[in-house]
Amino acid sequence: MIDRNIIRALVVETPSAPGNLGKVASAIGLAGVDIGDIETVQVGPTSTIRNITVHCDHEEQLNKVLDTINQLGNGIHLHAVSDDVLRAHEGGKIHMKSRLDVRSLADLRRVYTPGVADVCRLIQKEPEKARLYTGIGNNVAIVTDGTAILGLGDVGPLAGMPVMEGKAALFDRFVGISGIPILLSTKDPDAIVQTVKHIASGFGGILLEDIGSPHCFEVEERLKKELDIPVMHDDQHGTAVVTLAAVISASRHTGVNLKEAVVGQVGLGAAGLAICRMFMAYGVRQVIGADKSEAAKKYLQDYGGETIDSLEELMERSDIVVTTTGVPGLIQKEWVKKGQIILALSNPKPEIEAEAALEAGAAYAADGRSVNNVLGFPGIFRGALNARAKEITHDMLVAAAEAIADSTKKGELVPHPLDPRVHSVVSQAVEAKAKRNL
Ligand SMILES: NC(=O)C1=CN([C@@H]2O[C@H](COP(=O)(O)OP(=O)(O)OC[C@H]3O[C@@H](n4cnc5c(N)ncnc54)[C@H](O)[C@@H]3O)[C@@H](O)[C@H]2O)C=CC1
Ligand SMILES: CC(=O)C(=O)O
Ligand SMILES: [Mg+2]
Repeated sequence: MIDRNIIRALVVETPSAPGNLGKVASAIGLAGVDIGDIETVQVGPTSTIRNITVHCDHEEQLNKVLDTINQLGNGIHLHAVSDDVLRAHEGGKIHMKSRLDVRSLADLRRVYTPGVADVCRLIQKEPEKARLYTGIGNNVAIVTDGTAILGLGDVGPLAGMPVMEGKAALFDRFVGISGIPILLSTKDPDAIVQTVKHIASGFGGILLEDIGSPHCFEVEERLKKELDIPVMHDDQHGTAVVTLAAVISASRHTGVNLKEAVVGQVGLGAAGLAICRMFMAYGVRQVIGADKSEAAKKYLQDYGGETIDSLEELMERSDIVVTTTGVPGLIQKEWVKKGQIILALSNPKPEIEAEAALEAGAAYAADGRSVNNVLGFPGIFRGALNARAKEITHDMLVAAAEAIADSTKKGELVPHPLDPRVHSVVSQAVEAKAKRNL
């Protein structure tokens, strides 16, 4: 049985009388399935039709819900089941649009030839004018080689495209950046660096996404050195920023002193090692870490962390636990210590469900849906582009983390990603820090 998030829209007809929707909701709840949105499609004198979105862990659970609703009878009918997620992806999620209307011959001559030739000549003479007369300063390349797509592993760049389109959609929605997916059919660091360098002049920044470790470290380091536009590997630094924000919030709520806390990390890849470096630079003194790869453990030791093989022992010794392995259910509920802060960040499924960790006594627990780099990367790039920064520095990342923590409501670890304020607050903090560094 493969564990995954299955989201379906159920088209259900019920008699237009009180209590019938409740029967359907109870049937869904009794199968252990979550209800998402409920949309009323049609209200008639005798019956009402609704779209009910359900979130299941696996096919068997979905089938159980469908069977149970079918058996309710008394005028309750399940008419259709549709896969909303696949439907939302039909035709892709993004589309490049013209900012200018091209209707008349005059428009055509202004937007395209012959008018455009003058702009070309101007940019040839004064290349810095490209920022003014093209969209380059607002374009960010979202570059992947497909080697660490979410926690799915090396599924290749093509299969990673829905994630890259998703990042582009978030860039547009939250900060108005044009994110352009670039799929690389090579995993060779030299070829990745060369290709990105060859295309970089068309972009104001480069977001590296879902490039696996350890080659992601070399790729990012070299590109940062060799390009004079901001380059950031999201899974490293976007994640580290948001995780630091969550830990700052948790320590404010619980009184845990970060400098004295023991941080246990499971999974020392791109995300895990960047989180470790960010925490240590912020003053965390004790990081203990586990990974199935000896090379990954060696990195942690080089940073001054301690490696450990037993996950149970790591859980026993840690005040704060951060997991980034991509392995659902890796952490057992019995290992959770009372009062612990647990961030199980793997997508699409965490190492331990937040509800299970809280039931087992954790003071705070969250998964990768809420503690997610979507809270970081849009505002970080908006701020860096606004400031015309040539790089994204550690100070800019810390400013982003503190801005996120400061905009978190009491009792929560991070703000909601749909809170539009958070992206502008992050962008302002990053821009201000970048301008101070210029
Ligand atoms: N919530 C968020 O914002 C983010 C979450 N992530 C999630 O973190 C996970 C890892 O992503 P990356 O760091 O980019 O991948 P990665 O491939 O660079 O790192 C994964 C690490 O986990 C280790 N690992 C795998 N199975 C293990 C096990 N059973 N025990 C111990 N270690 C194990 C691997 O050896 C590797 O070092 C993914 O599921 C991804 O979705 C990544 C970035 C952002
Ligand atoms: C959120 C993200 O970037 C990841 O899971 O890889
Ligand atoms: Mg990612």
